[in-house]
Amino acid sequence: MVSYNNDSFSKLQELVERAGGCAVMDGGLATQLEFHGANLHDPLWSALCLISMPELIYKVHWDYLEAGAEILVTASYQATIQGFESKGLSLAEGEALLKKSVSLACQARDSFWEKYQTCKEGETLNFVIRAPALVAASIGSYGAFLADGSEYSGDYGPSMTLQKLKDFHRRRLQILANAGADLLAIETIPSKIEAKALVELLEEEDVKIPAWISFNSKDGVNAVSGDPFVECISLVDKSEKVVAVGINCTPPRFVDGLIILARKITTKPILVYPNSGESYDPILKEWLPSTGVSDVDYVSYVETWKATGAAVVGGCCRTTPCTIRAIKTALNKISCA
Ligand SMILES: C[S+](C)CC[C@H](N)C(=O)O
Ligand SMILES: N[C@@H](CCS)C(=O)O
Ligand SMILES: [Zn+2]
Repeated sequence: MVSYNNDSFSKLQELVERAGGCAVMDGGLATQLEFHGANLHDPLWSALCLISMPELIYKVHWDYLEAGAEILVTASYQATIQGFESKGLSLAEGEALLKKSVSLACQARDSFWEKYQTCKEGETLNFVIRAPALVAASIGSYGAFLADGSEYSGDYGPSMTLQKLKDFHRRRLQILANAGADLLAIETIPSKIEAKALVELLEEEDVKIPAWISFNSKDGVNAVSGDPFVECISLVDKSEKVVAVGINCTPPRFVDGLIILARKITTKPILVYPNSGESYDPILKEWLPSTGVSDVDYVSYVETWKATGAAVVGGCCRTTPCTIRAIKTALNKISCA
């Protein structure tokens, strides 16, 4: 594995600087797994592939690297020890699968760097790679584990407490923080209470790699739970362990307003990786057609997102390597203009 001598926060900053102020991350991992034939109609959703088809996860990471992604998010979004246990796997097996999610992304990143580091622009890829991509270990919300779509409401019932959320998240966070990733991608977080649980855990567990925390919204003002977005950002901004904040799995039309709100609160880098704007049906485990935006429309937002203050742009659910390729091209055009 490639070893690095600078810390991950500098690596994120350097990545953004090298990219001219706005770097590119990957797109929907689960979406591309499905494109390659994976069936994710299961409570483990994309994490099922860690058990049944890990080589497909490697392939999807590779697809996104070829599309221009400079940050890869691992397949651990819905991978939890509790979820693996409900499939009959042991604690040790569950922990090994979490580590595997990171090693698959690291292996793809390292092989890609080895293959293309000396490649000139236009030779094979239409961009130059100046450094290996970063690997961000995904930590999805409690709602992702519930597999009922409640990451889009944050409604975990009246008996949910801060302590229960911390108990739920603790072990996976420990494992992923020590698995060789550059960053933790704490993503699709619906509420303040869940963000607070995770921020407290980062401190209590003395996590040594930096984290980003990313919220989702369905109205452009609040996180999906109804907690004001600015309060969510303000909460995570105070943590030194949180080196960037994000907006993800949110319809593109809300993103520029959310960047403006975040910018008023934080000087940390802002990542934006919206979904296609479609709605998810958690019973069918499918996306409802025809409410999303095309890649062309999605990319028309990129210039505004960069101008408004996004340091990293990518995609979440229902975005593909085509989306990421188009974002990369759009950002190159802006910096050459
Ligand atoms: C981000 S959602 C599309 C992930 C899948 C959801 N947690 C489910 O299991 O239905
Ligand atoms: N990171 C996950 C989705 C989060 S909503 C994925 O790309 O499949
Ligand atoms: Zn998503």
